[in-house]
Amino acid sequence: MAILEIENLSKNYGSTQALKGLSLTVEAGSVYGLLGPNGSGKTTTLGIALGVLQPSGGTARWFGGQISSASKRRVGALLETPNFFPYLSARQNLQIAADVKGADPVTITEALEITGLAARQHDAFRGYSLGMKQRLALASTLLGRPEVLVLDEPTNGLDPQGIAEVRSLVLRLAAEGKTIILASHLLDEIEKVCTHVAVLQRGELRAAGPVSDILAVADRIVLRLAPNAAPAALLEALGGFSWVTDVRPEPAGGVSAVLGPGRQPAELNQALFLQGLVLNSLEVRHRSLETQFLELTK
Ligand SMILES: Nc1ncnc2c1ncn2[C@@H]1O[C@H](COP(=O)(O)OP(=O)(O)OP(=O)(O)O)[C@@H](O)[C@H]1O
Repeated sequence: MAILEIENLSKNYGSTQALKGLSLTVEAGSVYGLLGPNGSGKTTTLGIALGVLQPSGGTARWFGGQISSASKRRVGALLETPNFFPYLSARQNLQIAADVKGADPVTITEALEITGLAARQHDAFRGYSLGMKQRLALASTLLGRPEVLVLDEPTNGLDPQGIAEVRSLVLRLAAEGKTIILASHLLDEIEKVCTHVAVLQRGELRAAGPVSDILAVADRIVLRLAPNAAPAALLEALGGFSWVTDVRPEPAGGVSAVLGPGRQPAELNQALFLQGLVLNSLEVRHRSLETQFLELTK
């Protein structure tokens, strides 16, 4: 079932085209990442989807219908850090938020439990760590038990401990069956928590699909023969293996290639040895996700 369908969305701020015909679909049960550098249009997309911003063109449909007060109740959102009262406790702050939203007060206890704040619920907000503060912000999005959570850069400004807390909370919420839409400029974050990703650049979609497809990492194997051996024989042998692709000479000498799915460097080493080619070195060069991302957005 489609939770959110964005079709041909555009947004202009004066002469700035923040979105240029963006389309994407978020399916139920996914953790959908919007990945893109600063200014690529992530916040604008989420703002329009949440009905906070008006699009210049295109549509955003929730649960197969227009944005309505009923659809809004099914979506919990964290676009910017909420203002909590420093001298009030977590529970008191959530009580105020629940009143404003008209959310069932029993969901306050649930939100405190799942965010791991139950034990500290009566402590004043001002004494909380950064990670706890952000978990409380997430708890406030859970009031009223929404099916979907929309989170804009949920780990921004946190220390490593806080980042880890928030990421594991997102995973826990996803495991409970919530659909989560999360914007981030961090590839590593998307890779750690998302099932699907849309890569945005300057308001346009560069790629979209399951994280495992879009951010799949193919390692490159760099092979070097003994200094007196002829590289041509190595190139020829590699060209003969159907499971070895993208063979190319390396600038610093030797040859590199990519192995097919499930193939191991040891198999390549053995196959070459059987053809009388003895390697001086075999190095696995991990293609970083960062490189992959840069290639997608270059
Ligand atoms: N209120 C505004 N007025 C003018 N330009 C804006 C406004 N909001 C956003 N923009 C511009 O629209 C573009 C997209 O911004 P947006 O905030 O959606 O990107 P983003 O990917 O969320 O980036 P960031 O992570 O920096 O928030 C940028 O060029 C930005 O400068």
